[in-house]
Formats: sequence, structure tokens, C-alpha cells
Amino acid sequence: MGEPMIDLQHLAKDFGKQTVLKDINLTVNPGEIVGLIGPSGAGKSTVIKVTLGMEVTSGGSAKVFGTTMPNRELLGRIGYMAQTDALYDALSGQENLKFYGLMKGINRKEIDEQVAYVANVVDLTKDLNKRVSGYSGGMMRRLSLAIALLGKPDLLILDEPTVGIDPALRRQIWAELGRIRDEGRSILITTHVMDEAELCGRVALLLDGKVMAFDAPAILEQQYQVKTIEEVFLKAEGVE
Ligand SMILES: Nc1ncnc2c1ncn2[C@@H]1O[C@H](COP(=O)(O)OP(=O)(O)OP(=O)(O)O)[C@@H](O)[C@H]1O
Repeated sequence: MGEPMIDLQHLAKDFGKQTVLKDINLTVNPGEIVGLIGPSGAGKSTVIKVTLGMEVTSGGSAKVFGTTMPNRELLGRIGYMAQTDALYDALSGQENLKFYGLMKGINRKEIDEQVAYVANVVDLTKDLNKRVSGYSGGMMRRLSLAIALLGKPDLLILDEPTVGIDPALRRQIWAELGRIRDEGRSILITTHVMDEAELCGRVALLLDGKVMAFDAPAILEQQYQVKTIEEVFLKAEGVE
């Protein structure tokens, strides 16, 4: 199977007096999609930020590609989509994609082809020449996702990528995530959509600062004696 792309061991994180993460153990293997689910405020984005080295750990270790984070050089191999969009409003979608693509080191020969490919995945082809200031919230999310996909990174870290995206396009995006996995690349994804959690190879349930359960959806459903990940989630939270 090879070394994990992400390896979090006993990760802890405090913000002042608030302990958000107590003991997070989680791995993402090559060719695997791992879903991170949990109630709002459970610390999903914090897990991601500590993994990327954007927040300093209060304990434990975060390794990506076998190297302890933070490590600037590794960031070029990671496609990160944050929960808030970091886009240039005054530029068009196309200009944003080209700018980020060149920053990621894609060469000028390849850039147009890659921009066209990722724009198609998120169904933005016909809106590429519009300024981002005229985009809807969902269009901005889609553009952010397209930017994360640029450069064919070995690892994608996606924080709620499908918020505001309609079901047909969501399906198309998941088909692309499946192709990425099949190429041996890896994805860590947070979601509130339980149908999406079902599509992950393994799901980590974050509760009270810990990974309460971490396994394939079918195994979790068996363990909790329920039929869906949504019911696993509710049962783990103590909601009857
Ligand atoms: N920079 C920060 N400073 C102080 N507190 C923070 C900071 N970042 C996050 N927190 C706190 O940590 C907790 C977890 O936040 P986080 O954004 O990781 O949750 P989440 O599970 O991603 O939530 P959601 O599903 O709503 O996006 C929250 O109580 C939040 O207020």
C-alpha cells in the first residue's frame, strides 16, 4: 500500500483555553478518499489547517508524504480548497485559473489545456470570461475547486467543496474524485452531506476532539447496526 500520504498521530490543538482537538489519529493512504465528518465546530477545518501547517500543533504530530509539517516545499504537491474562497474578484475565472496555475509551476505550454480540463469538471467553461465579482456563491466554490485540481496534485485536501453545488454537478465532481483516487492520488474531504460520506473509502467521525470511529462506511454501519452513515453520525452523537 505504501507510506500514508497523511499521518496524524495523537494530534492536539488548543486555541487559548479552548481545547478543540484532544487526540486525533488518522491516516490517508495512496489511492484513498477519506471523509472527515462531525458536527459544526467539531474541529474539521482545524484538523486540515494543522495538517497543512497553517496552524501550529499543541501536541502530537502531523506528517504529509512522510515529512513533519509545516514544510513549504510540500505545499506544491497538495491541492487545498479552503472553506472561504481566496479569489481575485476583479479578474475573470480564466485569469484566476491561469494565475494560480502558473504559481503552482504548470508550464505555459500545458496551462491552457489544464485550465480547460478543470473548468469543465466544475461546469464553468461557459462562464470563464466573466469577472468573478459577478459569480454566484456556488460558482465561486466551483472555481476554488477547479484551482485545487490544477497541477494534478498527489494529495487533495478539500474543506466542504460541494456546498452550494447542485446534485447533478456534485455527481460529476465525485466522478472526477473517483478518477483521481484510481490514479493512486489521495483525497481528504470534509462534508456535511452524508451521501458523500458513503462514497469515501473510509470515514472519520470527529467528536469531542477525537476520532470516535474510522473505517469503511459499510463497516461503520455494521458496527453501529444501522443502514446509513447519517444514522451512524446520529447514533455516535447520542441522538436517538
Ligand atoms: N483561529 C482560531 N482561533 C480561535 N478559535 C478557533 C480558531 N479556529 C477555530 N477555532 C475554534 O475551534 C473550533 C472548531 O472550529 P472548526 O472550524 O475547526 O470546526 P469545523 O468542524 O470545521 O466546523 P464547521 O463544520 O462549522 O465548518 C470552533 O469552536 C472555533 O471557534
